[in-house]
Amino acid sequence: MSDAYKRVAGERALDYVKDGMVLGLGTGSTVYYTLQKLGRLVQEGLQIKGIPTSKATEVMAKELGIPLTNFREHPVLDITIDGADAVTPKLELVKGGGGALLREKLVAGASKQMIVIVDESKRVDSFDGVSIPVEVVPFAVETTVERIRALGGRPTMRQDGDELFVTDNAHYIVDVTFASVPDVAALHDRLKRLTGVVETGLFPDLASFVIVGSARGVDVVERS
Ligand SMILES: O=C(CO)[C@H](O)[C@H](O)COP(=O)(O)O
Repeated sequence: MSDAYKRVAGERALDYVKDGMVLGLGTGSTVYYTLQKLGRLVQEGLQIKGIPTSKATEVMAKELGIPLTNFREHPVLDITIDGADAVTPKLELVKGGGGALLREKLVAGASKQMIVIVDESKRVDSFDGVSIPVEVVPFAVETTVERIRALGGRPTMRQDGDELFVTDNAHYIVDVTFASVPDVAALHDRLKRLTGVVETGLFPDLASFVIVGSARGVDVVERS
């Protein structure tokens, strides 16, 4: 059922897309539906260019005939459309379930708008106990993990079968839960100050609005 909710949210985001736009193309199973529809719209004549947030999205976009560009040609994007793992009423996000958080944050941060597409299961009141992906350099990863633990987190190295998961940027992901997250931006800052941390999956202030798919159809949620 939640796939139907992902589809309705993922497709609705394209209502905001116009000819000539440069789009950030997110990563994940909700964005999948955006890309499928975007591919059809491009075949019908829509003129856009996309910057993918992961190798997986790049492959899919190419298969669908979606024209791609890069930051050198387009340092400012019009809209990024991307999913999320958790969304609070203040539109703070946890991202990185697919391991693409670093490129996702770079692309969203360079965009005039970030449209987030989720099914209703992603709505949470807070990030207390929510798994937060943190991208770390492999060198001295044991030390970085201990420093994350010293901040009060419960870290787990993300696996890919029997191996450690490796991101598109050749880093590892540590998934961390904190019993209490009273201040999302402050937690991001504390994690980011650790030398081995490249980026966190906390996006405190990048979402412009969120499209939520549910049995009711779609709700467009603004920051409250
Ligand atoms: O951040 C992400 C990938 O790094 C995804 O946007 C997030 O994990 C949501 O994915 P899905 O739409 O498959 O639930």
